[in-house]
Amino acid sequence: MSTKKAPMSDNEVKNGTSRNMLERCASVNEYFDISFKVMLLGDSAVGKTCVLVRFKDGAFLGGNFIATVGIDFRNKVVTVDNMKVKLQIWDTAGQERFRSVTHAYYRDAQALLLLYDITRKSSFDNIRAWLTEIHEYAQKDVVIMLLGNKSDMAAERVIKPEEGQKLAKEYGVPFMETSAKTGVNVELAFLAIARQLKHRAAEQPHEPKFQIHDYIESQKQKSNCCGALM
Ligand SMILES: Nc1nc2c(ncn2[C@@H]2O[C@H](COP(=O)(O)OP(=O)(O)OP(=O)(O)O)[C@@H](O)[C@H]2O)c(=O)[nH]1
Repeated sequence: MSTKKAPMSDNEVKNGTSRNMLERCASVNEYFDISFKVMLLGDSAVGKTCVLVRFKDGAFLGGNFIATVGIDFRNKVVTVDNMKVKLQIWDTAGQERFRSVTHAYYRDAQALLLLYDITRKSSFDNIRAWLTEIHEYAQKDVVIMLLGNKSDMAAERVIKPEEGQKLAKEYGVPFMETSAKTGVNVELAFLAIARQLKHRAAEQPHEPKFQIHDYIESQKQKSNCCGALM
């Protein structure tokens, strides 16, 4: 992906990033009814770019790790209840030195996918700091989802699913484990977010509120029973 580059100076980062964005804008004209901005956040190397590439292209970016420089985005249109929902997904750099660049984008995001790596404790421990940052810079009603990525790496696991679940419950956000490598739950995470945002935007007073936790559980059960999802 063109976002992954060798380290550059801050000026080069900004210039390079805006060039990428223009290229993406030019190539996107798929029809949609409604559009939302979603941001991927979390420590460097937790798998943000890989999760995005898995969702967008259905592929896994293996091989050598190259850190994201600054910020970039990809678009994907999904269908929710006969409505075309465009997700503009911002892939941020997890490295500390790019924080001031990414802070500027928080305010526009309607949803945030916050990732940690189930094989790296520090990335899980830092989730609280990420949530503090989110509360400082993001919109008050931003939809947040916690993702424990690299669930395929069972032998190297150091964070149990229950620990992720417990932390998510403490902050009142939905949680699931994903694998950009195998694709497990990646599509479900984005579809649940799309559905939540679409329901919120088109909510009728008489309609029951969309419950993202219930939706995720029902979709997981469907996939367990029929192998239909992912
Ligand atoms: N086994 C496995 N490896 C993964 C998975 N997701 C990402 N990786 C690997 O983890 C490394 C980091 O992935 P990236 O997607 O580049 O991480 P990132 O969070 O975007 O990193 P920054 O750009 O620095 O913020 C790469 O070597 C990936 O191949 C996964 O689900 N399973």
